[in-house]
Amino acid sequence: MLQKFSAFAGVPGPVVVIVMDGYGVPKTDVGSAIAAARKPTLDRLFAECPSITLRAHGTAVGMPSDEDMGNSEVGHNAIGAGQVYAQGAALVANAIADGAIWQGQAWREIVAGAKAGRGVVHFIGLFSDGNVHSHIDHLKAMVVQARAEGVPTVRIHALLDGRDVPETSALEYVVPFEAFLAEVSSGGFDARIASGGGRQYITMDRYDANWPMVEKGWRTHVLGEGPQFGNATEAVNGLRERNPGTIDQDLPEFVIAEGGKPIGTIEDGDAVVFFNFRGDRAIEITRAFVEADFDKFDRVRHPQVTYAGMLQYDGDLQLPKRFLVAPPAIKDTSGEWFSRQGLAQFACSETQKFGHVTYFWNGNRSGKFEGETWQEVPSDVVPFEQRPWMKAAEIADAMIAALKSGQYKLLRCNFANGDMVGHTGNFRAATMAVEAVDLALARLLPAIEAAGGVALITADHGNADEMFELDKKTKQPATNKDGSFKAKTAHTLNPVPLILFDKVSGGRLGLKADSVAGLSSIAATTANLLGYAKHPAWDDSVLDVK
Ligand SMILES: O=C(O)[C@H](O)COP(=O)(O)O
Ligand SMILES: [Mn+2]
Ligand SMILES: [Mn+2]
Repeated sequence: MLQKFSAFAGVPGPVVVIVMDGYGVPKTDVGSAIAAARKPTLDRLFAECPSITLRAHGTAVGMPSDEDMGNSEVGHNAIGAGQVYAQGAALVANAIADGAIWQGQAWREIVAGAKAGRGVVHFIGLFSDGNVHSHIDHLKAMVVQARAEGVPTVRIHALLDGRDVPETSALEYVVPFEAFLAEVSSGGFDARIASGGGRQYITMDRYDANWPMVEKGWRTHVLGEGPQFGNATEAVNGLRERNPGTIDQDLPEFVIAEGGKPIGTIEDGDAVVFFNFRGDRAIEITRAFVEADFDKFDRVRHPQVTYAGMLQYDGDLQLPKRFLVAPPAIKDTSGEWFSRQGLAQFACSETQKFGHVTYFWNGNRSGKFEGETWQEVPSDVVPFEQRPWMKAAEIADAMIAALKSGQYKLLRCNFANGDMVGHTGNFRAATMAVEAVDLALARLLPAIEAAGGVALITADHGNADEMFELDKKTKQPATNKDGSFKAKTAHTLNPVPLILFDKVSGGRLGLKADSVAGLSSIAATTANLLGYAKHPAWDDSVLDVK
C-alpha cells in the first residue's frame, strides 16, 4: 500500500492529468504552430499557474541517446509507470550489439522454419532510422545474419516513413539499402525489397481505427497485389510521379515483380519477422498472421508461417507468442498502485490515442486494473489536416461528465490534436489543432475546479512546436530553394510543459523547477497531490508544498 504523504493531506477533489499530445516548448517561435495559435486559456495558465518544463526525449524516457526524440509509447510509459525503462529501441540495439538476439529461441526458429520450408525469410516493418517504431540498422543486421546462417532468400516489405523522419526522405533509405542488398546478394543468397507503401496508407494502423488499411497491407505483402515496379527505387519515383505532392507516409502500395510475377509473396513454410519494436501499430497485422479465427477482413489465404515480432507487443494477449527481444518488464505502474489503493480511475481519449492513456499508460497491458473505467471517443477516419479539431470537444464532454459523476479520484485524458495534425506538416491546420485543445481546456478546467480538484497539464513529447525542419548546423528553420520553409512532420527534441492548475490549496502548492526532471516525475507528483507518498520505485515528485 502507498503511505500517507506527510507534507500535504491531499486535495479535496480529484487529480486530473491532461496530456496535450505533441505540445513541446520550442526554442524559437519561428515555425511553432503553438506560438502562432490563439490560445487564451493556455496563455492564462502559463501566466497565472505554477509551471515548469519536463524532459521528454532521449535517455529521460529510456531511448538509446539524447539525439532520439520522444514518442507516445515511451512518453506515456514514463508518465504512467513513474519510472524510466530501457525501451525497445535500446533493448534491440543492445541485443544485436552483444549477439544475444541470434542465440534466442525465436531467431533460431525463424531460421530453422525458413530452411524447413522454401528457404525464405520476410522482414516487414517501418523502413527508416526514426527509432520510434523501428530502426533500419536492425534490419540490416538481420539480413547479414540470415545470410551468415545460410538462409538463401530474404524478402523485405518496406513501409515508407516520412512521419518520424523528413516527409520526402524515402529514397535516402531505399537507394542505399537496395545497393547494400545487391552487394550481399551473391553466392546463392538473394535479398530484395519485395513490396511496400506509405505507412499511413497500408499495414500500420493502430487501435482498430482503420482495418481496411491493414487489409491493403496484407494484399500487398502476402498476396502480391498492387502496382508493379522493377525495384523499390523505381517504385518510389513512379508513385511520386503518379501522386504529385503526396508525402512518403501517404504513398500508395507497390509490388516488385519480374515478368509480371511478384517476387515476394508470402507462402506456406516461409518465416516472417515484423521488425518494428513498438507495439501499437504492429498489433493488427500481427493478428492477421497469427490468429486462426481472424475475422477483421478476408485474408483470401492464410499462409502457415513461422512468425515473430521484434518484441512482444502485448503482454496480456501474448501477442505474438514468438518474439526476438523481450520487451521492458514494466511493473509497479501508477494505474496498478492507485487501483490497489481502492481509487477509481477514469481514462479517456479518441481512438487514435486511446491506447496511449490505457495500454501504454499501464505498461503495455491491454487489460484494466480494478476500478478503472476507459472511454473511447471514435476518431474520424480522415486526413487530420481536414479536421484539426478532431475529437477535442467530445473528449472534454466525456471528462466533464466523468467529473460531474463524482465517481473518480483520478482522471486522465489525451488530446491528440497537436500531434496528429503536427504529423501532417500543415502549419495552418496545426495552429487550429492547438486552438481546439485550448477551447477544450477552457471548458474542462472549470469542471475540475467545481469538483474541488486539480489538474496537471502536460504533454508526452513535442511536435506542433516545430513545424519546420531545422538546419543541422544553424539550428534555425531550414529553407527550400525557393525560400519557403521545409515542412516538418516528426516529433521534436523539446521539453514539454507541466502546469499545475490548482484553485483549491490557497496557493500552498507549487512545482519545483528541476533541470533533470522528466515525464516520470508525474506519477509521484500525482500521488502527493492525492496525499500519498510516492511508490519507492517511482522517480521523485516535483510538487512543492509551502
Ligand atoms: O505512430 C506514429 O504516429 C508516429 O510514428 C509517432 O507518433 P506518436 O508517438 O505520437 O504516436
Ligand atoms: Mn504522442
Ligand atoms: Mn506522434
